[in-house]
Amino acid sequence: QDDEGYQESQFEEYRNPYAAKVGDEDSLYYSGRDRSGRLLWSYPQTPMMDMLLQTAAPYYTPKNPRDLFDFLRDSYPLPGGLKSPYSEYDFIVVGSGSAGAAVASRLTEDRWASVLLLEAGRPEMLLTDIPSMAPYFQSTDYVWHYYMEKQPGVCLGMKDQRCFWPQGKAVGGGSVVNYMIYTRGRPQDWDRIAADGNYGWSYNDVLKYYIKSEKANLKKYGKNPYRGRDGEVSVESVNIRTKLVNAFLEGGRELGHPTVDYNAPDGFGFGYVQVTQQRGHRHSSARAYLHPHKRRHSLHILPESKVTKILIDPQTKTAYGVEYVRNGVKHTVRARKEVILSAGPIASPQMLMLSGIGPKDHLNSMGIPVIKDLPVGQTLYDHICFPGAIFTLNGTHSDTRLSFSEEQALEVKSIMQWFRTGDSALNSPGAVEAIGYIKTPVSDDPELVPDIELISIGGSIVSDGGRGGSRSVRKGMRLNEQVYDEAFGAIDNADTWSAFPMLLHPKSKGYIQLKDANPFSHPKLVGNYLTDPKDVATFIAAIRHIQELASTPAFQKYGARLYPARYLTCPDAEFNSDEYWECAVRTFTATLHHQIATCRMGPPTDPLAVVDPELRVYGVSRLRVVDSSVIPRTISAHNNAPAMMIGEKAADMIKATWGST
Ligand SMILES: Cc1cc2nc3c(=O)[nH]c(=O)nc-3n(C[C@H](O)[C@H](O)[C@H](O)COP(=O)(O)OP(=O)(O)OC[C@H]3O[C@@H](n4cnc5c(N)ncnc54)[C@H](O)[C@@H]3O)c2cc1C
Repeated sequence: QDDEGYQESQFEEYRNPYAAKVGDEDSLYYSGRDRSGRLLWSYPQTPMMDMLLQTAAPYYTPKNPRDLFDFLRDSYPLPGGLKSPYSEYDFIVVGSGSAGAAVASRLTEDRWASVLLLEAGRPEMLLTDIPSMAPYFQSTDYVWHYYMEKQPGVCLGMKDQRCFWPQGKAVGGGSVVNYMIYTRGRPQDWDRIAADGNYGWSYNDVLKYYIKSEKANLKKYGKNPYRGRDGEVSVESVNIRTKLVNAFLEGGRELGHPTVDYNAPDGFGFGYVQVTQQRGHRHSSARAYLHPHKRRHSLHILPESKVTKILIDPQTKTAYGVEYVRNGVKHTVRARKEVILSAGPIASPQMLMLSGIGPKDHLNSMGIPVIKDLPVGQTLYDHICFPGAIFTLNGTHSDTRLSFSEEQALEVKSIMQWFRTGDSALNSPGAVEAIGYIKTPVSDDPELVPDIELISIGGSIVSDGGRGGSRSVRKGMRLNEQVYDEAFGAIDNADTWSAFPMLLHPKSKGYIQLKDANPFSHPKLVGNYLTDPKDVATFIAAIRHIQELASTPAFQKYGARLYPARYLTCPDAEFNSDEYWECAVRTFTATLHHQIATCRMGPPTDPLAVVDPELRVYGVSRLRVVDSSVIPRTISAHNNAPAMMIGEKAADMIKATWGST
């Protein structure tokens, strides 16, 4: 037992990141074990892995049970040959994800301050750079394997009827495993956040930081005044496209949706997807903000270091350091100025509660001494989508196929091309080709704000199936195979098009609580998906709009036909009735991993606020939360760019507090 009374076995997850919790036995194949037989690492078996394994084999010796792919992995040695970190820094940043990497990097610019950046996950590797591999990583230890609590009536077609909520666990966090879609949110989203009393967060305020962080390489739009050219994060269009994306944009225009830069302030319409890539390689927040500064003496980065507690003086209510575990050993490190919590929308509220900041009654019931009674974890919004509106196309043979094919992406020619120029099917972000914002007839928003984002795919969830197919997308979503096979088995790997509708402003609201006081336990995650009938009605309206799109000449020239999937979970619903679609959405209720508001930002008058508009935790000094958990209300965006923007903005606010010009 260690000082806190934790059993050795409670550190198991840390020492053996794969542990038994993966819960997806059929995707575990290549693995390494230590002498006692303990599993150290594991990767799903896929055609891509087969190929890489052959490449890596000469470097692997059975005496060395380390991860087979370590030789391809990035590393962050302490600068100046230091063997161990200092015992005190100006700032400690917990979590090096989209926001954490940005804030740590900016605070150490020009030697302004010293920062220790603690990250539970490992650095990136060659494979994480390959955009089309994104879905594979949801079955590896590059994510936290969180599951939503079982909720009757949703996620019915997922394994064990539970939705999987993976979160990035890497130097770079979510930006290492995500689909790289770059979105900023509509101006009204941010203006509403500011109007709620969050000074400094209007669209014009945040635009400054989007521009600062961006290095746009977008053919048509790159020079527009709202785009950045000198920032850290490379944003590109994807050069490899199917004809389906043109059909989507053309069909959109036929229905009155202009083709636009959807990140422009007036860009309400459809547009080619913009991605965080650099010459076709993933450009994570770690690549953008940390990798170029490895030798910076003021920035110490410690991967594989899990923070277990924020140290707060209970008398003065001042944060002064953290406890963390590295290689199974507990350490303490002190912060001279501030502790910055950037552990993401699930781990940040969990960490606050473990450290005594949270709802008083809940903390009491967990036996955690209360330092500050705050509504931590009591608000949670998420973006869910429906991947099952699938249209079959005319192309049956490889020469007439319109959609992406995994087989083609893995041809040697394509791989070599990706290494040379970055332009090959390997740089497709999970086959996402375009995005379209729509406002459905059921919306009651008085302003021109979309309620649905359509994500146009150069294929569908059936596209990586067939003989030898990786099935990585459906595995990543944890779809139940029986339900999937009954619904789509007959068109597995067929030529298809689909658009996922994503519900942008759900009315349904969830929450997070602790399950116990063990920092190695996962918290209780309650989604409360589709509990408001408006959310269901919006989905159905969106699916009807997708059907209209597929009926336009742009799609009809390819013979697009809605596939009549039969869901085991909906035996009595008449195909294509509203009842059918409601049941289908309740079957494949897939998250797009945008949980927010769990450490909600708000003015002192907001009873649900955890941090103030400068991201300082109410009632505790020298402690801020800087990540996507502070976003107080739903935004029309995927959260990677917003989280990096939050990191950028927080750095300026912190510098202003501590007297930098
Ligand atoms: C599979 C997937 C696909 C996605 N696709 C997209 C997309 O295409 N576009 C988009 O914009 N967004 C996407 N997102 C969402 C986006 O990536 C996240 O919203 C964003 O990365 C969140 O940033 P963050 O800084 O709040 O947290 P994170 O990036 O999650 O960073 C938190 C970091 O803290 C670390 N951490 C947690 N606990 C501890 C601890 N106790 N000690 C030390 N370190 C800790 C974590 O390991 C992690 O690295 C996706 C997310 C996922 C999971």
